[in-house]
Amino acid sequence: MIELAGVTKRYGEKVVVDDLTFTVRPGCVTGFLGPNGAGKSTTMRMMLGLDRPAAGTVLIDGRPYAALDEPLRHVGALLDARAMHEGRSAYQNLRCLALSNRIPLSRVDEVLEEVGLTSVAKKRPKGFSLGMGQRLGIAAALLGDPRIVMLDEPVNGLDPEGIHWVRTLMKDLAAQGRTVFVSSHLMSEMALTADHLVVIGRGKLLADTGMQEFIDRNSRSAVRIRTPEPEKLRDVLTAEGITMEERPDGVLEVSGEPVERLGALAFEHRVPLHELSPQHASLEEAFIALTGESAEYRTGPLAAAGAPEGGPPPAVAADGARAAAQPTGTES
Ligand SMILES: Nc1ncnc2c1ncn2[C@@H]1O[C@H](COP(=O)(O)OP(=O)(O)OP(=O)(O)O)[C@@H](O)[C@H]1O
Repeated sequence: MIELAGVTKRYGEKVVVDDLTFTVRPGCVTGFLGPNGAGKSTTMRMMLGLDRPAAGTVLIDGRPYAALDEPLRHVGALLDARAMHEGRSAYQNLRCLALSNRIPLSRVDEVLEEVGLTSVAKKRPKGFSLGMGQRLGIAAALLGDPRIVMLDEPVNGLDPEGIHWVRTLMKDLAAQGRTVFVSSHLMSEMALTADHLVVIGRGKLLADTGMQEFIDRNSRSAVRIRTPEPEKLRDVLTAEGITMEERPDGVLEVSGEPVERLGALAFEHRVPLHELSPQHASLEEAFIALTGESAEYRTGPLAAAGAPEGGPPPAVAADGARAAAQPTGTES
């Protein structure tokens, strides 16, 4: 378990992590999200004792990182895959880590095998591709068989097989009861991997909540309806006080009404339907809605005008402005 209480970090005048309080629990994958410059890496560095908070505390299984004996046995982390010794082979890099943490050397071969680098174990990481470097960094994180695994952008540079492998690895580690804390900008990947989300913007906590709850809270739900008798259906729905949008292709879109009610009304009034489908918002859509206000580095109007994966931007932006005002969700 990782516990942060009131953690704050300043660089000069700038507050880059602002009074963060949250707990990362074992047994699930917790995704750590935030726009560029939100303070994710700084937070992870403070968790690992690499940066000192100006205020607040970070506890790893109840103790500060600095107080852990043989810390790699408690927490394994991938922060910067390039942080390997360039003059040593992959094997030697891991061997040094193992020796300094009294980890049996047999683990070096095991983790090299696990990440698929056995055949290049004698090569120096200098010649590695981005993805191979990531794999070596993950091997280092797993070396001490830690109860807590912390990965900053682990799928960066990995090929599809590698991405699938990391996803499966994180889920397996969580299923074994370990604490898995992972940051990524790849929303589709995060949606497939994480059970719980911690979202920050400009160093502040914006959400600490389950994945589905996060999406539900930060996006609008809509139902798409196609009928050969749109006017009749429009009259039926209007009489019930239900508003809808009509798309140029004749599709009706209704927000905020359960699909069951809409289906029942169509049935009751004998309106034939060719389609009645709930539209599920994506994590990306919900993320942009929540963090839009707090993104430090924003794109220009052209990119900002496009809604991800088909959702209309105005409604999402309105929800986001409301949601961004206060953290959503509670710790489970
Ligand atoms: N050593 C440092 N000195 C001064 N400012 C720093 C330092 N490290 C980070 N910062 C600043 O702190 C803020 C948070 O940076 P951080 O790298 O933690 O963000 P992040 O959420 O990990 O961003 P990204 O998603 O782009 O990796 C940024 O404004 C960054 O410029």
